[in-house]
Amino acid sequence: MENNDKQLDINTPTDYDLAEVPKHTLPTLKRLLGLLAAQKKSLIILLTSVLTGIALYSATPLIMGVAIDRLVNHIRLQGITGNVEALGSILGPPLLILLAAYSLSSLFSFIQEYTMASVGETLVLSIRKQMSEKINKLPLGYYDSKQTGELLSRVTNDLDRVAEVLTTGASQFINAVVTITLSVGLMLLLHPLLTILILLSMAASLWAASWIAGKNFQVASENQTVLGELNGKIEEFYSGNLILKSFNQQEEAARIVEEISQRQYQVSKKAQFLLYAIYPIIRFLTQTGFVMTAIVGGIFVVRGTLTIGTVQAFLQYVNQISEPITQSSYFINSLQTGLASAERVFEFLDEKEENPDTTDFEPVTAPKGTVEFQHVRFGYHPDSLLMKDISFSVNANEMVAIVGPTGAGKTTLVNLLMRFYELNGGKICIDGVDIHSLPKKELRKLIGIVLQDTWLFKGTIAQNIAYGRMDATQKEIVQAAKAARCDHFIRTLEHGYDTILSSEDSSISQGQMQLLTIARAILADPALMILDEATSSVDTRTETEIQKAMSYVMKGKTSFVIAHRLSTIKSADLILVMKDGNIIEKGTHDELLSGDTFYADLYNSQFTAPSNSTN
Ligand SMILES: Nc1ncnc2c1ncn2[C@@H]1O[C@H](COP(=O)(O)OP(=O)(O)OP(=O)(O)O)[C@@H](O)[C@H]1O
Repeated sequence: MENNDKQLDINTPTDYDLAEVPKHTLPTLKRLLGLLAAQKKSLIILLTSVLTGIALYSATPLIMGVAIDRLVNHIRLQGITGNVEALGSILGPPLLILLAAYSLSSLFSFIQEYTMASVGETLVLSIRKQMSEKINKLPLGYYDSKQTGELLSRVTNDLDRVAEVLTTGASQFINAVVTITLSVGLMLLLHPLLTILILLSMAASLWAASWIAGKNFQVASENQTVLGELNGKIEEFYSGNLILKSFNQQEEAARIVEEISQRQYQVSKKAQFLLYAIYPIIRFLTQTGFVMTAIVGGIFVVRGTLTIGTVQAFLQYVNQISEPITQSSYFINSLQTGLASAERVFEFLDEKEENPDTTDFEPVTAPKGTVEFQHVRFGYHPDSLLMKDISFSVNANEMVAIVGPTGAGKTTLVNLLMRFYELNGGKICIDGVDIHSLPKKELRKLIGIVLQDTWLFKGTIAQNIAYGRMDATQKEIVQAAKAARCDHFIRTLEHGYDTILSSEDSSISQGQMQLLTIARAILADPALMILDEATSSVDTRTETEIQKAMSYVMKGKTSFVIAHRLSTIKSADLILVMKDGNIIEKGTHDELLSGDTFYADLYNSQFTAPSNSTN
């Protein structure tokens, strides 16, 4: 199984290629907004609650200003009288209005937070759904060239960042923009000159924010890329832990993880600094604006061109917009982190998919199981063909053995029959039907597969056996297990068929796992079977059990056996001898042994050399 060779690639990691770091924020932002636009109803509620809530909040300094001016006028006309009742009639009405405005504004703010969280999470849910569907649509070749951890990093870390920016950041940002717009509008009405002073300090803040944001996008992209690399390596070392230990590579693995972690630490430190550096800068600029307003406002009051209430309202507005300016600057900055992640997510969603399945097809209702390879050409990379012209035919219920040295193309041949990869030429027919005219789901229903690399998912033994036929009854599951000769060992387990297994389970042996997958194939009962013989990693007794179970599963079916021990395939109806991607000989065991063949050499070598495998 060459596909797994990349699993233990213990090389010193190369520096990640900065050319891979995404650089286009605008199209990503547009695409994200396009996805958001699908939630029109929620967006309208959001916008209405933001506008109403902030309009009410922005009116509060004015109301306060009115209250103060009423008080100042009262004092000016009547002097300080100590009459508290009069104070109630002066300050009561504006303060009641103020209380109502604050309460309603808080209520709308509550609605806004709730709607924003729902909009953000709904969007993330829809992207996650698209990503999960995408995983099933990508050709196998995509996974050959990618590390699982790197992929996981996109589905988890990157998507989480997008969610974070959308749910917390966007809400604050919308708030900030509306608050600033309304407050500035009101300030302009109150005193244009003073407002211009404030606007100048705002412009300086925005300039500083966009400068830092530009830097941050690049660093955030680098950060996510290195994080993906780190996840990839950790996943690789974790899944290859056993081999790593047997080759004493722990120290080397630790060194590699340390090296990438160091790079991640450096980039992440820079990213974090840039993300938060915005706060002190913006705060300084807005506070300078506040002090300037106080000084200039004071001068106007002394000259009699402004009332104290208006200056108070003004200062309150400056205060009111200073936090939103800081927040929106921070948001613009953290948006870069979100966009860098969104771009990695979109990059994954845009990967080329498998050719779509045909919907117009003749279902194979009663499959007989004849198979024909006609001038098949195939290469994992189209410019270097592995198979140049493969042709053979198999009658129904025949057993075909595929033999040959390692890397000869045995696995590739069955991968093509399963349509895991697309051909570069020729065709493969089952019962005379070109498999490319069938949807993959239909095709794979016809074929059962038992590999050496058994795959069990987290679930009970019974569920694992029923994987190929979810509607199977317990009785059928037990029957299949009996036929696969694993019922006995299952019953010796404390929880029997209800024992929970997982893909990485080491509580049952490799041979037992393979017997379970044979039971799975027996239960599914397809017309064709592909079997990868057990290697010498299982003991002789288990191996005999596996052989017997495999013979059972092949009965009355066309079967392809990737054979490692030539002694087990003597009875095969057809033996295909492969070398360098091509079939160099074919025939029965006796036919092939009678001549001066490569097969004869292989066969004889197995009985003279200590190794008893074809590869
Ligand atoms: N996913 C892949 N991408 C690129 N090349 C591949 C891939 N899988 C296999 N190959 C190459 O194709 C050739 C045939 O590999 P294949 O796995 O079919 O051989 P095999 O006969 O099954 O070997 P083994 O007995 O060792 O499993 C090898 O040269 C291998 O390097």
